[in-house]
Amino acid sequence: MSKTPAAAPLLRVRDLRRSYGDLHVLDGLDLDLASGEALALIGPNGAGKSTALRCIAGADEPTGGTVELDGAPLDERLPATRRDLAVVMDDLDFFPDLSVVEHLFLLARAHRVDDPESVVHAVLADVGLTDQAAQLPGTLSSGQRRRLALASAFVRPRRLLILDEPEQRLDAAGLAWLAERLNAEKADGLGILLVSHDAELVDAVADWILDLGEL
Ligand SMILES: Nc1ncnc2c1ncn2[C@@H]1O[C@H](COP(=O)(O)OP(=O)(O)OP(=O)(O)O)[C@@H](O)[C@H]1O
Repeated sequence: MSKTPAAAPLLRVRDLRRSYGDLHVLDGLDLDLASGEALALIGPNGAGKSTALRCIAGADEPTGGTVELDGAPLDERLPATRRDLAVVMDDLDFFPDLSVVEHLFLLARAHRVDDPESVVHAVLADVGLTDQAAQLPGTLSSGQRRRLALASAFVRPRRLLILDEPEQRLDAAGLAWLAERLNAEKADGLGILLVSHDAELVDAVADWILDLGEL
């Protein structure tokens, strides 16, 4: 279970294990991801892709193994981890009484972004939500909520982007935009760990592919 790029890794995962009772979902996963690269985890339903992302992102407790970000344990309680790691998972949780633009300002300010005004408006335009800026999350379409979740990652500082099926509910134009945006993130030096069932997105973005169905 391994893949190893030449450059020093931004993210290093060793012998990651996660069991639910007798079900061994992850049985010793190793991976390295360098800055400026994208690694896609693929595989059939139930292969353990989301479990791997949750364990790596600190949203689930692995049964064993280590996860390091820049050589230090990845731990959301540490300011360095929270500064560097942006995660977009399956569950889209928003404050029901904060508008789209208010969500993004909240995140940008909490992460002490320089010039939040221009960053937030640039991201709003990039994800195609400028016209929905004043709407509450409950009034957005499902694809627009997905765009808001992605905007929430793009509005904050980040060196590692972890994305679980970011293509969900995006239309054709949204999918093309997502591939372009993720490649731009790589060009900016980000590492991207991606779970996706969209072969075109994986082809367009991933430098490395790890098939959990084959492990
Ligand atoms: N909290 C849990 N309790 C028990 N079993 C779980 C739990 N979370 C996940 N599983 C099981 O672990 C296995 C892997 O689930 P996971 O969500 O990681 O798969 P996946 O590869 O992301 O699948 P999909 O392509 O359907 O999203 C499944 O068999 C699932 O039922």
